[in-house]
Amino acid sequence: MTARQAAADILHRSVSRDGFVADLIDDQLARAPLSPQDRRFVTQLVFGVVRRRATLDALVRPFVNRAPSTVDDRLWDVLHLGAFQLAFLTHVPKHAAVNETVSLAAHVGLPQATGFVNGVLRRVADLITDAFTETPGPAALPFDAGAEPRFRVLAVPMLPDPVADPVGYLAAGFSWPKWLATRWHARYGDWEAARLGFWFNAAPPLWVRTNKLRTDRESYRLQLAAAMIDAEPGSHPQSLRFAEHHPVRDLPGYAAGDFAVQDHSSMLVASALNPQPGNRILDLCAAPGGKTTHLAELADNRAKIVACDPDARRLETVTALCQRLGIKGVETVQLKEGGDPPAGPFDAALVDVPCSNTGVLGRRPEVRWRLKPTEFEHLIRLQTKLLIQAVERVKPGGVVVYSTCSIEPDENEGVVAVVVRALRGLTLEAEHHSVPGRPSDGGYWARLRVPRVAPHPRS
Ligand SMILES: C[S@@+](CC[C@H](N)C(=O)[O-])C[C@H]1O[C@@H](n2cnc3c(N)ncnc32)[C@H](O)[C@@H]1O
Repeated sequence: MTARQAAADILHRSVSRDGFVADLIDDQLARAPLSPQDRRFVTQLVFGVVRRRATLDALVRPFVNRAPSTVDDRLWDVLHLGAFQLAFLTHVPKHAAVNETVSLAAHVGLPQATGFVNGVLRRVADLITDAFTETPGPAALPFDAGAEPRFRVLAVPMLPDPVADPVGYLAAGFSWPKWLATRWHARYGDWEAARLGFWFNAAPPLWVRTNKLRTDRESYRLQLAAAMIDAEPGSHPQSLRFAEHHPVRDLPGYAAGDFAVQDHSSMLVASALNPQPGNRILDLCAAPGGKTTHLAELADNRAKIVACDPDARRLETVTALCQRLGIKGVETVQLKEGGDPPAGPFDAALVDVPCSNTGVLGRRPEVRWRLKPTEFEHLIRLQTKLLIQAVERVKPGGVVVYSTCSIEPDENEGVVAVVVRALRGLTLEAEHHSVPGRPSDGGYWARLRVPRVAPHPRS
């Protein structure tokens, strides 16, 4: 199997499956014997096509001279794969991008479409020039952020005019659904929205949290340096940011539990809770355990943590992660549909709620297409309920940290404000917004103090 064939198969499966694209890639790569270079290429192709789908459509569709509904889904995947290589991968020569992709028509079971794919991709190839500009425009394709934003010059305009139709340009150029482009353009304006667009279309950096129980950041960094791997410390004292991507399991110290993969913004959350040895802590939305294990590390492995989640399979990952990192004192509890979380009382609680994931669109490329604006109402209701449940289970004077990986105010400070208004004496002690790209994913946390007298609803 070639890298392009593997990518076409993963794209096909991603349409019919609910899981994360990253998991589908892992699954496929575990079955296909590909070289490390080809594995990187598969990942680049799949993530790129899913992220840039709307942009690729803008380049391809004008050259498809049949009703779009008559084109098989697998052929759209092939056309997107070809257009992605032509427009966004400067290391793939144009002739290879066209010829190798054309041969995928047979792989997806449609050899009769070879001529059609060839015809469309040749037209797309003619559009793509080798020139770049720093100015957006209808013939300027957002390419990468680099030191300065770069736009690839197209031979003819294919995108909406960013002056006359800024939302249309953001949606087509940065590949967002129209509703999200409308929402973010209104909130952030042209330039900040474009900055987010570049950030969410690039491969996010790999961050790890060094495991305080096993090593310290400097020793682990030296271990990496000895293996010729470059990583820089971030502002969180356990954080390291890798200069390049690496298969995580091949990194030094993986089996020994020297680190956990965790984005920098996520590391801030358990630290905001400041767990102490001897604390009994409720982790209400715990799986896959990134923050549970961090809480345990920060409490010197001497906290009792009740890690709850309704998802049994993801809870197994909590247990496995605890084992690898040498974490003790974590009890996992599967929450039943409609059932109550453990009663407590707890010294502290973490509520890392299910959310829209709009702060992590780069890492979760499928989210931008799956998320619908109608889902916010349900999410916010669930987030509010979970935060109240957590507060009710914490002792007077205890602390609750609420967090999301969303950048939508109504899922963040909006939920917190509603709960603070509803529960007498509950106070907001501190909050933090992680801005995407500065330096990592987007997200939010708030630390709330439960009053010394147990809170009661206001009315
Ligand atoms: C953002 S993830 C948690 C990530 C985790 N804290 C970490 O750091 O690895 C949200 C979790 O909430 C869980 N969840 C969904 N519905 C829930 C509910 N009603 N009560 C508690 N957890 C829920 C999901 O299964 C998911 O694992």
